[in-house]
Order: sequence, then C-alpha cells, then structure tokens
Amino acid sequence: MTTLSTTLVKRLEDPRLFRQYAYVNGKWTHGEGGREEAVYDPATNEAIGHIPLLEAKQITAAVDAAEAAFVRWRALRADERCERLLAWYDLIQANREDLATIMTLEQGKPLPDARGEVEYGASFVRWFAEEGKRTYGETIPSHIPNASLGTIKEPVGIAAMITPWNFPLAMITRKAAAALAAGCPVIVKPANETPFSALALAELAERAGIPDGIFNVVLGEPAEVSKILCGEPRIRALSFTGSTRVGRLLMEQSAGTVKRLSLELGGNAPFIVGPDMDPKEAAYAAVAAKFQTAGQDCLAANRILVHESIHDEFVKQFTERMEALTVGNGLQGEVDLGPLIHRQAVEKAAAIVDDAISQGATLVMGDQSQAPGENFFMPVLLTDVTPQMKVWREENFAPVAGITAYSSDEEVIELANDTEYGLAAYVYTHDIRRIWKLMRALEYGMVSVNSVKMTGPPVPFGGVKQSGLGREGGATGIDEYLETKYYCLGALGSVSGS
Ligand SMILES: NC(=O)c1ccc[n+]([C@@H]2O[C@H](COP(=O)([O-])OP(=O)(O)OC[C@H]3O[C@@H](n4cnc5c(N)ncnc54)[C@H](O)[C@@H]3O)[C@@H](O)[C@H]2O)c1
Ligand SMILES: N[C@@H](CC=O)C(=O)O
Repeated sequence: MTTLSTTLVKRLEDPRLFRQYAYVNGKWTHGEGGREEAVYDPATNEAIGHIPLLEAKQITAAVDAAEAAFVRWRALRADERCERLLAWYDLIQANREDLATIMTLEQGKPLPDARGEVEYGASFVRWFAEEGKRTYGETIPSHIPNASLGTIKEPVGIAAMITPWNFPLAMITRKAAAALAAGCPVIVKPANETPFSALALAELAERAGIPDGIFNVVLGEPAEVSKILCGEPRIRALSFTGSTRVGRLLMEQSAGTVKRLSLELGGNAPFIVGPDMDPKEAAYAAVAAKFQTAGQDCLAANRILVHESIHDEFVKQFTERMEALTVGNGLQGEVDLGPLIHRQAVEKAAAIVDDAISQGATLVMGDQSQAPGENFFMPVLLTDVTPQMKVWREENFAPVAGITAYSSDEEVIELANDTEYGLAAYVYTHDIRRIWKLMRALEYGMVSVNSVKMTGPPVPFGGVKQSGLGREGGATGIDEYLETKYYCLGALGSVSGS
C-alpha cells in the first residue's frame, strides 16, 4: 500500500532527511515502551508518518549524553564551534527544498512560506556561529588594593528547548544555534504536530560534524517530557516558545531546580493606523500582518485599531485586499493561506467569531461554506469589535481580523495596552511626533513602525508582560546561554591603573 510517508519520501531529493525516530546521543532511537503517535498533514488529515514516544529513562539518557559531551564541546575554541555551525548552515541551505517540503506537509503553510522559514531559520545559525566568537568579558577598575578584577563568560550548561508547531524549524535554530555557539549541549523537544523538521535538522547537524550528545531531539507525551526536563537539575537553562498557558506551567515546574528561563510566549498585537495614513496603504499592510501563516503567528495583527476619520475607507480597502487571498493545500499551486494546524484550531476560531457576533460585532466577510477541507478556515473580517469580546482578549491564532475605531492618540494607547500580552505592536503613521509618542507609550517588547517585517537575526526578539522573558537573536541572544563569572585576582603586589 502506498502511504503518504512513501509519497513524501519520493518527493524528497534526499529521503534520509525524513526520520521517524528520536535522536539521542548521535543515534536514531525508537521508544522502548513501544508507544508511538501519528503525525498528520493538516491539509488532508492523512498520516504522513509516526514518531516514537520515549520513556522517562530515555529522556534521562539524553541528559546523561549531553552531560558527557558538554566537557568536550565547551573546551573547543569558539572558532572551532563556529566552523561546525557554518557547516550546519550550509547543509540547511543546500537542502532547503526538502526541508520546505517536509515543513509544508507537517505544518500546512504554503511552500513559498516554508522556503522562507528555512532561509529565516538558517540565518540564525550563521548569525550565532559568528556571535560565539564575541562573547567578551570585561575588565573592572579595582576598588580592592593590589587586585585585578574582571568577568569572563562561560556556557550555562545543558539547555533544553521546547518549541511550537507554527514555525517548526526557525523556532529551533533561533535557540539552538545560540546555545551551541555559547558552548552548551542542547536537548530539543519539538511539538508533536511538527517533529519531522526538527529531526531533519538533527540529521544535518550530524552531517555537519556536531558531536554525539550535543544536539538531541527527544519526542514523547509533552507534559511527561517537559516535567522531566524541568525537574532535571543538570539542565541549567530552559528556552520555551509557545503559549502563555504552557509557559506559566513550565515556569512553575522549573522553580524546583532554579533554571535560567527564556520564554517566548503568546502575543495579541495591536495594529494602529493614524488619521494621516493612506487607508489603502495601511489596509494592505494590515492584511499582510494578519494573515501570514493563516494567522497562526505570534506577531499576527490581532486587533486592528483605525482612526475614526478613515475607518470606513480602510474597511473597504481591507475587504478588497482580503477578497484576493486564496486558501488551499500549501503544496498545490500558489496559495496565500494553508490549513489551520488541526480541527480544534478551526473550532476555536469559529467560537471566537460566534462570540464576537453575539456581542455586537459585524461580520463583513468570511463564508466558511467555502472552506476547501475540514481543517481550513476562510479569512474573516469583523468590525465594531470591543474589548469585551474574545477576539480582542485572546490570541485568536487564526485568520480572524477584528477592526475597532478610535478617536485620539490617548484612547488608542489605552486600547492597545489593554491586554496581558506585550510581544509586538504595529504603528502606521507618518507623523513623527505621533510615532515617537506611541512607540514610547506602547507596552510591547517590539514596535514596528510602517513595516510589516520586523524580525531577523540582528534584532532582540521578545516580549514584556505575559508575553515572556528574555530576548532571542541580536547582540544579546547568546547571553541567554552564558553565565558571567566574576574574578578577583588579589595580592598581586602593586598594580597601577586597574
Ligand atoms: N513569542 C514567540 O516568539 C512565539 C513564537 C511562536 C509561537 N508562539 C506562541 O506559541 C503558541 C502556539 O504554539 P503551540 O500551540 O505549539 O503552543 P503550546 O504552548 O501549546 O505548545 C508549545 C510546546 O509546548 C508543548 N506542550 C504543550 N502542552 C504542554 C504541557 N501541558 N506541558 C508541557 N509542554 C506542553 C507542546 O508539545 C509544544 O512543544 C501561541 O501562543 C504563539 O503566540 C510564540
Ligand atoms: N513570526 C515569528 C514567530 C512567531 O510565531 C518570528 O518571526 O519569529
């Protein structure tokens, strides 16, 4: 019988990138308890493969392997680690088409978007390969007679990473490349919906000469695996990208071992349009900021706040642009939106729309009878959205856009900040005073002015409030995996000038 996994393997130039095992200590590993889980193509609901669910002792074995390998990895010179990471980068780039195919099959995003994510994910590997050579300490003018003071940076130790399904490759490389460059071994637990991108990365890491035990991918029942990783004292850092709900849970579970935590959690981005804006220009940008990855993006423009003077024209332009969006299987032809990740996501989106309508929102667009399959959700536009509605309060993580009119800068600042989240905000205006005022008043880790694109390796990505802790990327992203060791060299005799 031809299964989807055999079809998938035939599509790949290099079938060895499609692995249905965990990867521990340089070995492809099956579950010792015989438990496994199917992985589905969200566009068709067909199983594309299976993954083993590891037993507790197998997760502990990954920690043992990482602990043993740490000694040699941290002892390498930074430029030696850089060479391995650059080799990994080259292999990711060389296998871009296969990685994109695997991603589209397990995640559903359109193939061009998947190619874009591979490129984006690879760019973090190259960035951190270089950053690893710049983990400078400092010299401190001494307040102690005849002493020299300073700091050096050391790897924090084994780093565990728990990652989501919406960006199955880039959310791993943005963490793992930083940790590896800093000298830390890594244990990745990807989302069970999208494990194959992580496993393909492991295959390429092995080919790049990253030693056994340094890059591990463990698979299992999420709550079970996370509990072991959080409770394990030898794991010194935990980096998580996912929902705020699970982030809180992991924070609690990590308290017992006082881990270094990096949390990249949910967002509920406001998209603010000033009265001076061309409604068409702003509406087209808002459509792009809302519907990428079918709205399943932590940066998705969740609450669109438009000045009352241009509201009606903005809605008209937004609707026209939305009408041009195509929905379908990401592998077949050019589509703008693929499926949602699973049926529950579709049901959640429908419930959010129903809740808004029942509280007075107007459904301008979004006929679900046109959906091309069980897991698809046609893009929805709601106007007259108010802060009481779920579409305002929750991160909808679906192609559901909600528009609200406002009348002053003060009002829009209050509206935009009326959320527990604080990841990213968009501001569209050409008025320099308004730009500065809003940029300073918005309680967000990232504010993007007149640009939908804001991310990339050189910038510090992260949120405030309940959107998380720490920053990924940029000049400081590697610090999440480094400890600062202070030294005091005393009794040196007379030391001048230090
Ligand atoms: N801030 C960012 O950079 C960023 C980036 C991407 C996604 N996200 C957020 O991720 C969320 C969507 O991803 P998701 O649905 O995969 O998130 P999720 O929190 O459900 O899952 C994330 C990871 O946690 C694991 N997990 C799930 N339940 C768990 C539990 N009870 N205990 C331990 N681990 C558990 C999952 O298997 C997965 O690996 C959204 O909230 C989105 O905003 C944030
Ligand atoms: N789009 C984000 C990921 C959020 O889901 C990114 O660029 O990192």
